[in-house]
Amino acid sequence: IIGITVSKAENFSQWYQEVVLKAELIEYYTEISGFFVMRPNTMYIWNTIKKWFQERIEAMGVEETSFPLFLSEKSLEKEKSHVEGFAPELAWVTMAGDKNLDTRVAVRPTSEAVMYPYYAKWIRSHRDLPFRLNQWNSVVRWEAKQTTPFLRAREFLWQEGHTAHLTEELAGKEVLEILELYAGVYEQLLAVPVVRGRKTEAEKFAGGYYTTTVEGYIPSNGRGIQGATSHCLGQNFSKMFEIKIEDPNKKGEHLYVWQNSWGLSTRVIGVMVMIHGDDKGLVLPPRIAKIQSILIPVGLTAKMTAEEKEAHLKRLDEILSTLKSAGVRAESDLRDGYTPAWKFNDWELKGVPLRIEFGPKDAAKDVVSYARRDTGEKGTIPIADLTTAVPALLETIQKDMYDRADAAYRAHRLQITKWEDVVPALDAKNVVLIPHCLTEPCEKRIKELTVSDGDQGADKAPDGQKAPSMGMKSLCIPFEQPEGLVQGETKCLNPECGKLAEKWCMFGRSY
Ligand SMILES: O=C(C[C@H]1NCCC[C@H]1O)Cn1cnc2c(c1=O)CCCC2
Ligand SMILES: [Mg+2]
Repeated sequence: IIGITVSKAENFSQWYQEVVLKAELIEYYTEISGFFVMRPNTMYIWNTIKKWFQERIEAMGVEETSFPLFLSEKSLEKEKSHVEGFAPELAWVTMAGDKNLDTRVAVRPTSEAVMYPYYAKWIRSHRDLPFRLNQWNSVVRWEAKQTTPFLRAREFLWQEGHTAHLTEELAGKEVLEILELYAGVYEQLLAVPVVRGRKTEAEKFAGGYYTTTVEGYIPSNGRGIQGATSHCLGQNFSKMFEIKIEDPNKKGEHLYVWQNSWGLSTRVIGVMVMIHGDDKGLVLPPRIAKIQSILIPVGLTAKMTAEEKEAHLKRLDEILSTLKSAGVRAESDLRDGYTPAWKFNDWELKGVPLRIEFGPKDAAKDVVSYARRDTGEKGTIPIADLTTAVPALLETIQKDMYDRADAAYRAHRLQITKWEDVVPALDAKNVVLIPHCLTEPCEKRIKELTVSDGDQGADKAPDGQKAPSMGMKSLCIPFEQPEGLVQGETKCLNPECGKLAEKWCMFGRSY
């Protein structure tokens, strides 16, 4: 079978692996585990995201840079305060050729320690602010956990933005501007809804001041997933790396700059695959599909004369040109030796949003027949209307894909006010919004209290038993707070906590 051999509902993780392989997004790099080859179908999506994001950060005044791949043990020392938690994930180079290096160097897992010594050198005056650099590169984190394509890899592509500002307010404004661009990548390009919010102290980037995030939801297993993060670093790193300026308002005094850092990675592609894919394979949102519409000749039977067949294919080629001139990314599949049915399966597997069939019956009526990949809906379009109807249909598909995912997320984001309702909600593949005190020890306890073996979203172990699922983590404190929490009165939902609730906080089992 060239298709997917398991059902998404039955065996989600196996389904996912087959889709990314058979849709030719990924190849497993079998030489070293945890690494993957990203193929042209993936790079088209990544480059579409990159163009969209790059254009917008350039408009904000962000410039591009490219820093070295390696960082020294010395510069890592400066980040010691929070890096020890990450130390196990660092990959080191200790030799060149057959000679040991005098000191070992680490492959960047992120580039703060690489870049900030130079920020200290380049940023001297308030006239150098705001200072904004971004780089598109790959980083290495030697994950100990099970890796999976796009979602958790030992090397991934991302962009990392690193900026410096005169005040906390100016930094904070940019944090939210970037977060909104991240939401745009998900909602406008990938048709994936996200919740915008702030990470709790327990879940934020430990080296930062605060972290804002866009949080996704995977209906198949009810898991939350962190989509991208935009951090305000406060003055933590500028104090570590001595990035300071003459205080413009106080002669002779100096002022540590206020910094942000923000990152979005190829994980976004995995989220899109998991949310939109089905048992036939990948389902691509049209805006990021390399091929938006595939034209397939049908009904070319042996009864047709060579001339008739030639004339028919000529008309099909005209239809193709019409679509291309209307800005549609269209191709035709004229491969000999494959039946239309075989071709239909192949392009459905690869997620092409719109199939257009053209046979003698269609030609006789001056129409084409179409089939939507997302809903399977079929219909006909007069050839005369193609230049307007096909682009419009592709936009409808994009919007419908987003709307369906948004409805699923909203239906599984439950506001809970009774503790005993939490675990059943999680087991039914929901994320929850609960009144919470936002303290770290309480979060830790909640994670312990919400482990259960009734989780419908848990992967079935090989023996078919349900793996005992994890407890719930905080995902974010949504900027959009529901009603019903009375400051100074509403209690934290954790029955063992007893503190007052500060905010509604979204929790869920997560990646
Ligand atoms: O990378 C960041 C912060 C920041 N880095 C730049 C892009 C935005 C944001 O991700 C946090 N972080 C996560 N993971 C790791 C590190 C780390 O600093 C350092 C060691 C290896 C693992
Ligand atoms: Mg990590």
